Amino acid sequence: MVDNIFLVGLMGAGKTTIGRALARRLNKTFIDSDHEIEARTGASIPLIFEIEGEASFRHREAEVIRDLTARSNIVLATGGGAILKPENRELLKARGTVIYLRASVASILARTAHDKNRPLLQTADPRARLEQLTREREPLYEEVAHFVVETGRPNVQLLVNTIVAQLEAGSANQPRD
Ligand SMILES: Nc1ncnc2c1ncn2[C@@H]1O[C@H](COP(=O)(O)OP(=O)(O)O)[C@@H](O)[C@H]1O
Ligand SMILES: O=C(O)C1=C[C@@H](OP(=O)(O)O)[C@@H](O)[C@H](O)C1
Ligand SMILES: [Mg+2]
Repeated sequence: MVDNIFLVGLMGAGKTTIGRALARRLNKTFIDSDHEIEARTGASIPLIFEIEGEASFRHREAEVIRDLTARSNIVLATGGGAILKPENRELLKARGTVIYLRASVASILARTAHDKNRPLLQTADPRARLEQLTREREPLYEEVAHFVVETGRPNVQLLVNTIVAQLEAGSANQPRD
């Protein structure tokens, strides 16, 4: 069985929710990169965006990704934009199994409608923003991912079962040394 598992995908795809349940199932430590940034700075994600701007947040995020990917036996829920920096993509690919959690714009909108914690969606037209983010990021999620799981289904435990089955199938295909 693989060691580290890294979850990538758009805001609202379920990285944090599924990551926590997956870690419990696999007896791994769950870490969320946004929570780690908040713990290190003592500030919330919206406040960091407001005071320092997105570029500074991305810098903090890259530091956290570098540190956390060096750990072992973790399930890491990354922030949706963690794949934007090439150095993050290299670390994620090299240091664990990367799973792209994919959800439709419609289901993401429904899940995040009343949520004020995602600064990039606090716009007049969140649907247009999500469509733009999908166009920009989809190729990057696909580039880093070892496999893709659709998270449209609402049952988190079923999604965890699907992921565990994929991980087992993947490790069965690894050449033995
Ligand atoms: N499979 C799912 N079906 C329905 N709602 C979900 C699912 N996974 C997560 N959610 C809900 O969607 C919202 C965003 O989920 P979250 O895990 O924070 O996503 P991410 O970390 O990818 O941004 C939360 O309110 C969560 O309860
Ligand atoms: O997509 C993004 O650029 C972001 C996603 C958020 O994390 P989630 O994907 O967990 O919502 C958080 O890192 C920040 O608001 C920026
Ligand atoms: Mg999250």
